[in-house]
Amino acid sequence: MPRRQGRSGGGDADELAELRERVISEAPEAGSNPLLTDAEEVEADGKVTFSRARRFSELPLSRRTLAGLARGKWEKMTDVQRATIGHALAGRDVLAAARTGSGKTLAFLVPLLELLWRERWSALDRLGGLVVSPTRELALQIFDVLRTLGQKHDLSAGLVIGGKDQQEEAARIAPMNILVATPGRLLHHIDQTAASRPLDASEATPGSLPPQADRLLDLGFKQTMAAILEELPRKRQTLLFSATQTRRVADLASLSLSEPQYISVHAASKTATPTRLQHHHMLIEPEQKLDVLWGFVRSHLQAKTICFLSSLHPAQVAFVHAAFSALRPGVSLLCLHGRQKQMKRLAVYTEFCAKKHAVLFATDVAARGLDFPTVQWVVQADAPEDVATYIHRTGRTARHTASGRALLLLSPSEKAFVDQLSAARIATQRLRPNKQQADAARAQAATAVRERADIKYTAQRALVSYVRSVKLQADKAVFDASSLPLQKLAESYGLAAAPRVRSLSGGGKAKEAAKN
Ligand SMILES: Nc1ncnc2c1ncn2[C@@H]1O[C@H](COP(=O)(O)OP(=O)(O)OP(=O)(O)O)[C@@H](O)[C@H]1O
Repeated sequence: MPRRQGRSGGGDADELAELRERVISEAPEAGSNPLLTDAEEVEADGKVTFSRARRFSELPLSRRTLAGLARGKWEKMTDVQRATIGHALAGRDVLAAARTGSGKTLAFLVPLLELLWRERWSALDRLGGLVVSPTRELALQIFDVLRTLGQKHDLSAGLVIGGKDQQEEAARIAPMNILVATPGRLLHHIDQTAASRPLDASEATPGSLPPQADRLLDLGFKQTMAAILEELPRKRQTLLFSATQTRRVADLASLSLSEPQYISVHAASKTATPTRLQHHHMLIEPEQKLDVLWGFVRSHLQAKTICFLSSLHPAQVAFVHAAFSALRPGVSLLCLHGRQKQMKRLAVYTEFCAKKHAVLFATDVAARGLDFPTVQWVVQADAPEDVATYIHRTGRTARHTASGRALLLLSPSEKAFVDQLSAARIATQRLRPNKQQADAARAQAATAVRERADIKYTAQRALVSYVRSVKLQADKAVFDASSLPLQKLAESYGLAAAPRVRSLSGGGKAKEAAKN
């Protein structure tokens, strides 16, 4: 988006008048779900509404936004876009749940730009729209989509994601019309930089749009979100999107929305996840896990894979990455976790996006919202904490119209998790480890550790962090750390003896995981 240009000139006046007229006269009925509206019924009724629209070009959108959509090659709307954009254009608050990869980003960015355009917001005005994202990488990705979509608008936009000099950041964002921010950093600015006043509650803030709502309330963000919402003007429009419907989303909705339109795009569908996503699981003993994982990596050299490991501490990710790299698998291995410096995290994110074949070992910092192109496999080597996290992790594949596969490694005692998935409309097929692969992979990781003193220390920390993460799983009926075969596990990590695992006091999990 060009920075600092004047207000839209008189040439836009006719377009503005027409758009304002159409937005009022063609808005879908409040409370209606445009996906369920029969086009013929609407015509017989004599009322033309956006409910009929299948393409962006059929909506009352500015030429500038349409040009941005054409630039991004976005023509036909996805279901969540059809279901929500009409309501949002009509100025209503929206609470929407739709599967991963279904196009939620455009569903909130298009109405945001349109709202500012119809309000004749320009670079001379101050903050008009706010997008809150749980992670820096997702903020960056949203910012990129905003840049493409908004390139013809005379609005300025900035990222508030931390990792840079705060004063410099405050000065940079002060004149911005739209901010894409992570909650912690945003609140920091609100609290600390009164002079730059990035959020000025005395001015109207028409759009306020926190996506990925469930994650925002995880990991200790709840208080931060509440504090941010306090600072926003009461008169505002808020759109809340998530891929899962949880109690936490309902909490955030009640904090932030006013008379929202409830849209659940895939509630009636047989599957809670994208239809082209195939789910698999394997039941294996914990001490076999590294071998099975190594076997998987070696037999999928032509694939792009994300492998999720324990998120409590990055040690597990760092260890598997180091041990497998030492074994030279014949495919690029990358790792992503919250303890990396921001520049490093962004570099890994960009590198993985660009690769055709690679394996990314990651904690849950990569689980939500990130749109890595063409990921074929999501492997969950360490179990997710709940079904919602499972949905977000596997949602990194099979995005939009692509297909993808997911593999979950569980120990036999954790089998009940499969029943929880099935109760949540996720059917997973059991796979058995391939014997040939397993024989070839046997004890390879352990050998790497024994041969490399530097990896041994990481292996010890990884094992401790893995055991602690199982201990801290909230669902005690499924996850039982006391049944873990510590000595056998240690041997599979290349260690002679099991390291001592301190018993844990509760409560620190959310804080620790938030960093990782
Ligand atoms: N109308 C469209 N036409 C073509 N491609 C689209 C359209 N809408 C979205 N996409 C593409 O689909 C992919 C997924 O979109 P997006 O990242 O917005 O999904 P999401 O619903 O936010 O996913 P998650 O729940 O994982 O955050 C992106 O690559 C995006 O460019």
